Amino acid sequence: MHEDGTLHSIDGLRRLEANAARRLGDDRALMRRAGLAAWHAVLAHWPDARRIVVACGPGNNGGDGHELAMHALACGRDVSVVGLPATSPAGGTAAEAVRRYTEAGGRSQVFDGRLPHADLVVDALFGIGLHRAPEGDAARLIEAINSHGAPVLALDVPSGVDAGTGTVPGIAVQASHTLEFMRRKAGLWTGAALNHRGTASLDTLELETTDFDGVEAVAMRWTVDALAHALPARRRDSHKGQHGRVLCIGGDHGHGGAIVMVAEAALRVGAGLVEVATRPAHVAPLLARRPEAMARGCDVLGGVTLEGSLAACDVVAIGPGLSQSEWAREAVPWVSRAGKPLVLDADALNLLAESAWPVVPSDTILTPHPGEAARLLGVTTPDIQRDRLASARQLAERHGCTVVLKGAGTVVASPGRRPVVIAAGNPGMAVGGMGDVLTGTIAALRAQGLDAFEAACTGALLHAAAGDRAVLEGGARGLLPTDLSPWLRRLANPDFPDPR
Ligand SMILES: NC(=O)C1=CN([C@@H]2O[C@H](COP(=O)(O)OP(=O)(O)OC[C@H]3O[C@@H](n4cnc5c(N)ncnc54)[C@H](OP(=O)(O)O)[C@@H]3O)[C@@H](O)[C@H]2O)[C@@H](O)CC1
Ligand SMILES: Nc1ncnc2c1ncn2[C@@H]1O[C@H](COP(=O)(O)OP(=O)(O)O)[C@@H](O)[C@H]1O
Ligand SMILES: [K+]
Repeated sequence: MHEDGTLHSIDGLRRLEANAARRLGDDRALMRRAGLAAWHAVLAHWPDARRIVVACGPGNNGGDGHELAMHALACGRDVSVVGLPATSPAGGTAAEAVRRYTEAGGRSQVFDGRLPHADLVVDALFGIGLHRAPEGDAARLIEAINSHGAPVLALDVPSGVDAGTGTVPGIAVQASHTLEFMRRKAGLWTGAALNHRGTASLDTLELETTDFDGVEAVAMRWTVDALAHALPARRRDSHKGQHGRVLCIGGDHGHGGAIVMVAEAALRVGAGLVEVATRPAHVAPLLARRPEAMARGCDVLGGVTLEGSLAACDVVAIGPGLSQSEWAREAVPWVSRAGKPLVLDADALNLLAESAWPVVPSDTILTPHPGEAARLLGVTTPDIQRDRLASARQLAERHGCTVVLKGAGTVVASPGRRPVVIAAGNPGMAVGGMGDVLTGTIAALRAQGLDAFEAACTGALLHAAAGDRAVLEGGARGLLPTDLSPWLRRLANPDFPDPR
């Protein structure tokens, strides 16, 4: 079976292991495949590595390391296996791998505070079996790997990372590349794990369909290729009304730019009409920058003006720069009554956290960053980050709607749908206003006919991918939210140039 875009929990992977071992009638077969796949990864990424250090732990991850060491040895490389002192000798399948390596003439040494010189370090300390923060010798060995200077290939998981949740409870290996086995691990694609994973690849170890009996993926991983299928088609004879009308509400005194960025992104992602309701003082600067937008200056966010705009629109994007003033609160009953699909961001979420909104309809999209998510769930930001997938799911259940939990490895969750993790985006995007661009992006897709979950997933991917493309032009530092505009447009048209 080939990669299928699924992300798995530790429990799921354990079940997969057990099913495959039963089918193969040999619980050593998978480890042998893993070791060989790891050796192929070395040949693919570092073909000239002559001296290879393999840091092996006491479990099956260490067994994979010994299998790899055996292949490297057989191919004439200078191999040193370094193990942890004071751990009980490997048992079961790992012991068999140690025996094979030793019988092939392999040497092992106990970590004495220093690692030998090498062109490549392989991290085979801990995989999915990590169950506490590394301490003592384990922590020192990880520190030595990180300060060694050679590139680091992590087998299955960078040691020290919790592959189920993405949390990093203590010190963890800083891998150049991680080779995952069997299936991708949910925790390696979101949150703090991204600091440790480096680039990543997968070897499925030739699993078969029957191995997946009773194994449910916990999420799907979306990469930029998904855009080709996710974006709505456009009829040749379409008119602007069919591409949806977005009403953007926000931009109180002192935050006028936020709602301008929402509007600009919505236009660049293809909304047919975009209207902005903001403070009167912000209308002229908005029109000077984006004459394509319609603008209403409102000293009161309600009444006939807003009612007319609400009646005409297909989607309301509310929150960026909204503040929590009386002006902002005024809008809530009007917007709630309108019965339009909503995208709630920033201060609209803060108002939701303090119960200023009535229950939100199920086709609403919430786009919290971890701080806003913490306020919504009444927990701390570290609580949210400890298990981002679970946090997004919990928020989606609590409010009965779609949630986009932003940040490195954005997670989209919705009741009854399998969550999606966005495998795109970069730290250049950590700058004020970047979330406003996401709000406009998602609102525009919703206006063009995608359902709430599809619009949220596609919008989050489009936004992150545009950020990745924009970064290539001049680096992460200094990237501005509006730098994404041309890339939003380019990536929103995967079939460009259109031969028609
Ligand atoms: N089974 C199979 O068929 C296949 C398995 N595969 C491979 O096996 C990996 C999973 O192997 P695994 O279950 O043996 O767990 P693993 O990650 O080696 O760690 C457990 C060991 O580490 C120890 N330990 C844990 N945390 C610690 C800490 N903080 N500090 C110190 N020690 C700590 C723990 O010791 P304990 O504390 O329990 O005494 C135990 O000894 C998987 O990721 C993949 O690489 C592949 O080959 C495919 C086929
Ligand atoms: N390190 C990162 N990696 C990937 N994406 C990031 C990173 N930091 C921020 N982002 C993205 O940038 C956007 C920031 O949004 P937000 O925090 O709401 O900013 P603001 O409120 O200033 O507009 C989100 O879409 C988030 O996913
Ligand atoms: K490892």
